[in-house]
Amino acid sequence: MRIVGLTGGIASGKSTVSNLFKASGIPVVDADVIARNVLKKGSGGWKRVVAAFGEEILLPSREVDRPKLAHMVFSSDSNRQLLNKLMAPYISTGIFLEILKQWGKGAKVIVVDIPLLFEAKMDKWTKPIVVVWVSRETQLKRLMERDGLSREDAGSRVMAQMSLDLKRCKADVVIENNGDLDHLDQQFSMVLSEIRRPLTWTEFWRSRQGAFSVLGLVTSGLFFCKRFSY
Ligand SMILES: CC(C)(COP(=O)(O)OP(=O)(O)OC[C@H]1O[C@@H](n2cnc3c(N)ncnc32)[C@H](O)[C@@H]1O)[C@@H](O)C(=O)NCCC(=O)NCCS
Ligand SMILES: Nc1ncnc2c1ncn2[C@@H]1O[C@H](COP(=O)(O)OP(=O)(O)OP(=O)(O)O)[C@@H](O)[C@H]1O
Repeated sequence: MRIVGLTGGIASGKSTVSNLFKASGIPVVDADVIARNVLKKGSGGWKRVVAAFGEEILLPSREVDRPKLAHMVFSSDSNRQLLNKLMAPYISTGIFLEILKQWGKGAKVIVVDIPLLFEAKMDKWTKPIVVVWVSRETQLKRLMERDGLSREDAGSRVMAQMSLDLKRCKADVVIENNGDLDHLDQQFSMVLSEIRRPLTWTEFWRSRQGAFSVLGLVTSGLFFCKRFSY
């Protein structure tokens, strides 16, 4: 199985690119969705986070007040590191289970959309790595527009992540998303043909079909050994 890593910065356009992959029939595992489930009321992750940050992060419904928690973690490095430490094991387990589910369905190529792929050192599990890059100005503008944030709040969210220029250097494929959606579509078509090239042998053995082929070969090998040993 080919596990493509999709990353970038906040509001650089990862979800927009993810949607293009989904529309092309490629399954996407979304770390933000998994992280949201980790904070669902009553879950193990929710309990740990509430124990660490206190009940003041809860709404009257006892769901996490996400804007409030966002303010606490994006304005303080130590709060953010604490939240990351508490949630990381749940998020990585969730990602692993989703990949396993796709493996079970026989998917040959999947995309994992992980905003903190490099920061969380998960890049070693994915190949190729696609980075969606935008200039700092475009990133701030789109983030302020999408989330209704002030320039200061948008800036602190951007600063909480590894710089997009550094991520770009670590990428196998870069999608430049400063232009309009047509420009994004054109680049996406090229990325799609790269992603859909035939699997390497290593990727094939990692797929469900590959694992069953190994199982078949081992079983028939054992059968013949047994038969001709008399
Ligand atoms: C702080 C929270 C509650 C804010 O929720 P909110 O709904 O405002 O944002 P959302 O979850 O949609 O995230 C938006 C983007 O913020 C960025 N971001 C989220 N968490 C972090 C973090 N810990 N460090 C840096 N950037 C982050 C990512 O680019 C993400 O795509 C939430 O982001 C969260 O639970 N973060 C910790 C979990 C995490 O690390 N998520 C990233 C998945 S790898
Ligand atoms: N090429 C583009 N032209 C215009 N707007 C765009 C383009 N690409 C993305 N956008 C817009 O920019 C905003 C951020 O994009 P998107 O939500 O895909 O980013 P993201 O990287 O997934 O963000 P996050 O890290 O917060 O999940 C959205 O409002 C989206 O509609």
